Amino acid sequence: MKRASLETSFPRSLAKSATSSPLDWSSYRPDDTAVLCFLRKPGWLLLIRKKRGLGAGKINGPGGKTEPGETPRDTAIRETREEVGLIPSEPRHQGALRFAFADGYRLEVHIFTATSWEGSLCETDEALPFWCPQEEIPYTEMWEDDILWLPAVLEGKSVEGEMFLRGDSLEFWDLRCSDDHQVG
Ligand SMILES: COc1nc(N)nc2c1ncn2[C@H]1C[C@H](O)[C@@H](COP(=O)(O)OP(=O)(O)OP(=O)(O)O)O1
Repeated sequence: MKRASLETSFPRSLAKSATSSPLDWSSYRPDDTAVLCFLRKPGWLLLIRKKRGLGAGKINGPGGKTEPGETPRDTAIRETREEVGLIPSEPRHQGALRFAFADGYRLEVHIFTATSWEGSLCETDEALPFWCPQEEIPYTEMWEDDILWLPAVLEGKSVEGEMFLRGDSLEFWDLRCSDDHQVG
């Protein structure tokens, strides 16, 4: 797999934080697995204002935690349907991010995108969806890490990385991206 620094795909980002890692990532085991699924049409991205769960109040992509017996792709399809009423066709896996929070919680998040879907867009108890111009993504209202990796995903790259957050503040990150993507 051809790997590149995120710097080459998104000059504003830093692929690694200046701080050293507070964790030994080789022993990382997630408490939960979750997904994000970004639906795309030319020049536009479907985002949500999340109403509940981890990151309530923030803008994000549709997503949520994997249930027993589900693959991450199954979860991407189910959560997108539950949150915004759309059923993505053939979501594309574009990597996974390993988050560790200062309170000890560890969450691995698989990233998907999709360019076709069925169903009707609707607001739900979980999310207020809206189509956002791709050039106007409201990063200041999103998780702090998103500006580091979402641009690479939107360029079609696959991302992998480790991130440590204290509350909402990103304290450590190490991100890699590649031109090809894994099927997951
Ligand atoms: C820390 O950085 C994060 N960035 C982004 N963009 N998204 C994140 C980050 N940390 C978590 N997430 C996402 C991943 C998932 O989509 C949700 C977490 O799942 P949630 O709590 O919404 O899970 P559900 O199964 O929907 O909810 P319940 O457990 O309440 O049923 O956050």
